[in-house]
Amino acid sequence: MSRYKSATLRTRMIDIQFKDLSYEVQIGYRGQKKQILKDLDGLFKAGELTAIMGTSGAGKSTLLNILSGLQQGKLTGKIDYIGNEGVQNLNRYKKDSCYIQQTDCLYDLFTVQESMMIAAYLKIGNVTHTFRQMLTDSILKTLNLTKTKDTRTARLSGGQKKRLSIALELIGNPPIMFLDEPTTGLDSLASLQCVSALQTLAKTGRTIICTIHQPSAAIYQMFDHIYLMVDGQCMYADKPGNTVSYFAQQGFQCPKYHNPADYMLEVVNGEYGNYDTQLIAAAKHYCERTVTPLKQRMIKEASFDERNVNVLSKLKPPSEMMRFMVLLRRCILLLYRDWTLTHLKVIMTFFVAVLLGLLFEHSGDDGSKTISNFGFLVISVMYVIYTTMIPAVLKFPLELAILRKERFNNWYQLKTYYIATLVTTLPLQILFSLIYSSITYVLTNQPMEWNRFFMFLLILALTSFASESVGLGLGAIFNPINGTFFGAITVCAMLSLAGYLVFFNHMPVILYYVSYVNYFRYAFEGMVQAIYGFQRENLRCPSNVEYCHFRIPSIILEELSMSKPMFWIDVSMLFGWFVAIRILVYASLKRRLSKL
Ligand SMILES: Nc1ncnc2c1ncn2[C@@H]1O[C@H](COP(=O)(O)OP(=O)(O)OP(=O)(O)O)[C@@H](O)[C@H]1O
Repeated sequence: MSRYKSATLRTRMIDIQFKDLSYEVQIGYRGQKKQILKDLDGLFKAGELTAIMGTSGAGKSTLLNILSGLQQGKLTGKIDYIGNEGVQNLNRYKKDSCYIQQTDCLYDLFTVQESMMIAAYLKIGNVTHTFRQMLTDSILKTLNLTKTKDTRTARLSGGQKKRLSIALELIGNPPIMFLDEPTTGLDSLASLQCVSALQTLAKTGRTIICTIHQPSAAIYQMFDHIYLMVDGQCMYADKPGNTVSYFAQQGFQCPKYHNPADYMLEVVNGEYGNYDTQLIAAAKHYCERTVTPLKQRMIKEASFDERNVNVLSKLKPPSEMMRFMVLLRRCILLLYRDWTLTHLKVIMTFFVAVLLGLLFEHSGDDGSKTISNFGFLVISVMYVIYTTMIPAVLKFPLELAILRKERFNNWYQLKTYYIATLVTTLPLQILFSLIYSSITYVLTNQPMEWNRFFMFLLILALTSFASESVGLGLGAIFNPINGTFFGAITVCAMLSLAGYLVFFNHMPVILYYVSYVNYFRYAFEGMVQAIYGFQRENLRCPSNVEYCHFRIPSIILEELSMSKPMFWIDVSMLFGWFVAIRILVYASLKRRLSKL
């Protein structure tokens, strides 16, 4: 343990140097170009805690996003990532860094310890469970989170959540950490604790860069390097302790007892006149810092136990298969703990099934109630479609921020996450379909034949798979409000072309052919064929009814234009829809994640 504890205190050292860095964006399609970063020079050193400061809209986040590789586009200039092995390329270096967003993207239903262990299993492959526990304990201790180990993340304070976000990324021992406004939303004590934790981590050789708004005087002095920006240009780059004397040299005397950070921002905000051009020119020399060779800095720490560097440098990421197993467990645990997703839905499905069963009593075997039985089949299909599509629309928008963070920080590949969610949700859909089918099928007196029951169940389950896929697709493309709106419109449009409300033989020819691309059609047709197809015997006609027009199954099928035995084609079409939509969802999710 003690050996490991010291190991966490050391990492590889990488400097980031950029020269003449410019970045522009195009506003709208064929719109004007806007230059956001203008010929920036700078050097962010390993072992230092750097703060990028500036007025709102100065380009702080843009610079952070570009250096981290999160934002790409029309970029000119040079960015070098200089390690002991020499200058590295962006792809190699991206694996060595992590990005901590302003909002804390955590799963509310896990405790701190569980979140840490899941991250440890997703990031490290070649160590034992005990080693992972020691590692997470050591990180939690460094970030002063040991007391919150058994607390669910939803109940953590803002500062604790921020430190947990940092702790999760520390598991991979990244030499470079980017943080977007880590103190936003925190009170002064929590901000101080957060920056103090970052200071500790920087001392171990990491390059830590964060954007920050108006820090207090105490926090300002905790940084090793301040990089001040105004309108995409650098206006000051030096130690915080030199701020007052630097601005005094430029003719701006900071009043006594005034926070130098506030004074600096007042100057750049033009409160003492507009001297931007003069200050930017004067700062040019400071922004281009000289590189101290890393080896010289390493010698200062040579007394450190070199064996321990080896412990962490030998940590390897796990295989995608192992990550898949971890994600699968995480998805199952989330489903189990999310009361509304599973427990409530099981109870609701049970009650709805009993209600519909009682409402449509005997409609399955009574020739005088065949029209009611169509109603039962339509409601069954609609129930499954709505209860799977709408929750699915909300799934990705809610998880997108977490997914984006974990993907960008190399926790796993998108396909691994995608397959794990698919494998977890399908059995659940089968379970809901089974509960619904077994209750309603018996209560509505559908034909008591096992093969018909399984065909009924198969169609319902496939309909729920396809509907969930459509819902996920809408969620991957739109925000939750637009997604549910488009979901409702899609259901209405598909419902009118499904052959229930307007029979196929009553449809205009063009719309009849359009209905072939509608999976509701196959769901309804499959249900009707399962109940009335396959040479079913005539239905009974009660003695108190004079004439039952729809007691002969062949007449029913003919009236609905479903005489041809289409059941297995319906099954194949539903399955095809499910597969095709799933592939499209994957592609849209990938595209969405590639954008900021
Ligand atoms: N894709 C884009 N299209 C158009 N303008 C953009 C785009 N990205 C950034 N900008 C503009 O570039 C400027 C810098 O944005 P950035 O988010 O980097 O500023 P910031 O310093 O982080 O601001 P804040 O402190 O308010 O978050 C802003 O004026 C912003 O509107």
